[in-house]
Parts: sequence; structure tokens; C-alpha cells
Amino acid sequence: MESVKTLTVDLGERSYPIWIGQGLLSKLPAYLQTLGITSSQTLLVVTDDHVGALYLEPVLKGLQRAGFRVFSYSVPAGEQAKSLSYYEQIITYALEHKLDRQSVILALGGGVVGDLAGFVASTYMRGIPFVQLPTTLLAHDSSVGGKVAINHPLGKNMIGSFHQPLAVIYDTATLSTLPEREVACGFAEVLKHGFIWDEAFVDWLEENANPCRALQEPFLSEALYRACHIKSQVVSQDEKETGLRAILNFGHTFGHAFEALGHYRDFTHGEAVAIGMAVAAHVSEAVYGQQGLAERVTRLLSTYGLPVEWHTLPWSFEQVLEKMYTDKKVMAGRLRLVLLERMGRAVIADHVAETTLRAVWSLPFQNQL
Ligand SMILES: NC(=O)c1ccc[n+]([C@@H]2O[C@H](COP(=O)([O-])OP(=O)(O)OC[C@H]3O[C@@H](n4cnc5c(N)ncnc54)[C@H](O)[C@@H]3O)[C@@H](O)[C@H]2O)c1
Ligand SMILES: O=C(O)C(=O)C[C@@H](O)[C@H](O)[C@H](O)COP(=O)(O)O
Ligand SMILES: [Zn+2]
Repeated sequence: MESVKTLTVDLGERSYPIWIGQGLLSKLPAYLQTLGITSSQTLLVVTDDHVGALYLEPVLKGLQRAGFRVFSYSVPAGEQAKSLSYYEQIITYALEHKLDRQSVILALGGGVVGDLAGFVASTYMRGIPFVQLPTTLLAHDSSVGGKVAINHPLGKNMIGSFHQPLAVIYDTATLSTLPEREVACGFAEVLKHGFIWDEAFVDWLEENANPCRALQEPFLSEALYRACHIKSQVVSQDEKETGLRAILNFGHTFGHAFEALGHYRDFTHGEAVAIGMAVAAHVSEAVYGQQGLAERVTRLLSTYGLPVEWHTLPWSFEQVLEKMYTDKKVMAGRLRLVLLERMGRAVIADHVAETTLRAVWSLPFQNQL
């Protein structure tokens, strides 16, 4: 018997469901109808060339059979697609194909497609609806919460907005084709949700840590459900990051600096954030004195196949620090770092001395583990 897990992102009139289950894409037309989307509305499926080759045709056929007028646009796979150039190309395509204010964008792919297509949706004719159809493990995070953006060469997600989807329809069957590297990347954000919010979830991820079982049920659905639940609770309390939501940025002040310094090529988001969380956990331990916390964070990241070393990175501390100051959390010229006061409890710290950061950065590698 197929089972669909449901969560709700509670945002008043902008509340929406997250449906998680095997084979949901084959029932996409019915899900869209449940959302009140009718065949009088034109659909545009945005995807990338890897995902498109695997899943686009059946999705388009299903929608056409159900009477929808549907177009599709595919961008090259990878972070480079989160650019002004691809943003403009999709807008042009939408205009040429006469999408109007009732049209709906369907983001079929990982976080790159979700962020890019969502940003198109948030700005096309001042905003049209969109639905997230995540196909990566990492996209349990990116598809929920309405942060949509593209990158600028000088900084990550620098051009964007908050635009909530109508729904997240998460077909976990698509995860079976994910490359191993991308499975590991997805666990970076799954682990993050545990580190910042729920020590019992971290315990569970430790007990069940087994890379060979990463995609097996019921482990996978349970991990996704718990991580999405944490994300939706945080977003429901602080949609536009006026306070609490910033904890979802654990590891990201460092991670985004690594991504930008690497021209969005050298590391995936998940890898950059994993190294960033390893650094941030060591800073946390230095600031809050929780013995063993950094060791626990780095061991778990490594177990799930993620990088945790920063001493091999090709940038100096000064280069990294300068890039960190472009972080969106910077306030009045002060860095604001997400740290772990203890496992399962994140805080925002604006008082960490640069000497502390430098000391952590300079730790010999054996002390980083
Ligand atoms: N908006 C948010 O709240 C938020 C949260 C986390 C991350 N993000 C963003 O998400 C992006 C990273 O997302 P990602 O890790 O999903 O990367 P991605 O979208 O680039 O996908 C990773 C790779 O996997 C391929 N792929 C996707 N689904 C597949 C499938 N089912 N089978 C085979 N291959 C598949 C893609 O083509 C790509 O090559 C970053 O840009 C990051 O900034 C946003
Ligand atoms: O949803 C959020 O809020 C997050 O911070 C989730 C992050 O995992 C994600 O990478 C997000 O895109 C980062 O946002 P940014 O505002 O730091 O660009
Ligand atoms: Zn992230």
C-alpha cells in the first residue's frame, strides 16, 4: 500500500502542504487539481538537462493527457544555471509562449531548479504561482520555505525574494537515480536540521548511519519527514528571517564563502556547507566550551560521506573572512554566525572575535577531527 506523508507549512493564507511519497509524479495532474489548478491555466515546467532526460517526458505526457496546456524549459545541470542569464532566458521563453498571470510554474529538479524557477515565478509579471517538485535529497530543504534566488559572481543567492510555493510534491522514487555524491550532499542539510534543532534526531541519524542504507525505506522517508518537519516549523515561526530563521544558515556563512570563492564550480552546496558546519562546530566549541561537540559533528558528516577538512582549501583565512562579510546576515558591519550552544540548539552570535576564528582556522588537521 502506497503511503503519502503530509506536512503543512503554516503561514496563514499562504500555508501549503508538503506531500512526500513514492510515485507522486505519476499522479501529478490529480495533485494539481487538489490545489485548485485547472486546465485553463498554462503550465511551464522548468527543469535541468539531467533531470529532464529522466523525468520530463512522463510528466509532460501525464499533464497533456489531463488536458493541461504545458510548456517546458531545460537549463544545463549545475549551480551555474542560477544566473541572471538563465533567469532572463526563462522569462523570455515565458513571454514568447504567452504565459499570463494565471499561469503556474512547476520546478522539476533539485535546489538549483527550485531556486531559479521560484525566482522566475516570484518576478514574472510581478509574481505568479509555482509548485516545487523536488528530485534531490538536498531539495527537502530548498523546496520548503520560499527562499528563491540566483547567484551573483560576488555572492551566493544575492538576487532573490521570498515567494512561497503552492505545494511541495516530493516523489521519493526519483531519488533512486541520484548519484552517490548528491546523496551525501543531501545529508549535509538533513544533518544540519538535527544539529540546530533536535538532538534526538541526531541520535537517530547516528544509530542509523550506514551509507549503503541511505536510500532505503523506511529510513529515507523518515529522515526526510523529520528534516522537512524541522524546516517547516522554523519557517512557520519566521517566514522572512527577521530572527529565528537565520539558524537554518548553520555552516552557511563559511559555506557560501567557499562556493563563491570557488566560482560555484569547485564545491557543491552540500559539500561547502558540510565543511562550513565543521568549522562552525569548532568555533561553537571554542565559544561555548561544549567538549566533544565538534568531534561529534565532524564524525557524523564524515560517516555520511561528506568532506570536513578546511586546511586543504586553496584560500587564506583573510580571503575567506573577506568573503564572509558579504553574508546576508551581516548587520552594521558585524558578522553574525550561527553557532551551536549545545547539540540541538543553535544561536546567533555577533560577538565572536576574529582571533577566535583565526585560531580555529589554524587548528592542525588532527585537531579538526
Ligand atoms: N532555497 C533554499 O532554502 C535552499 C536551501 C538549500 C539549498 N538551496 C540551494 O539548492 C542548490 C543545491 O541543490 P541540489 O543539491 O539539489 O543541487 P542541484 O539542483 O544542482 O542537483 C544536483 C545534481 O543532481 C542532478 N539531479 C537532480 N535530481 C536528480 C535525480 N533524481 N536523478 C539524477 N540526477 C539528479 C542535477 O541535475 C544536478 O546535476 C544550491 O543552489 C543551494 O543554494 C536553497
Ligand atoms: O531556508 C533558509 O532560511 C536557509 O537558510 C536554508 C539554507 O540551507 C539555504 O542554503 C538558503 O538558500 C540560504 O539562504 P541565504 O539567505 O543564506 O542565501
Ligand atoms: Zn543550504
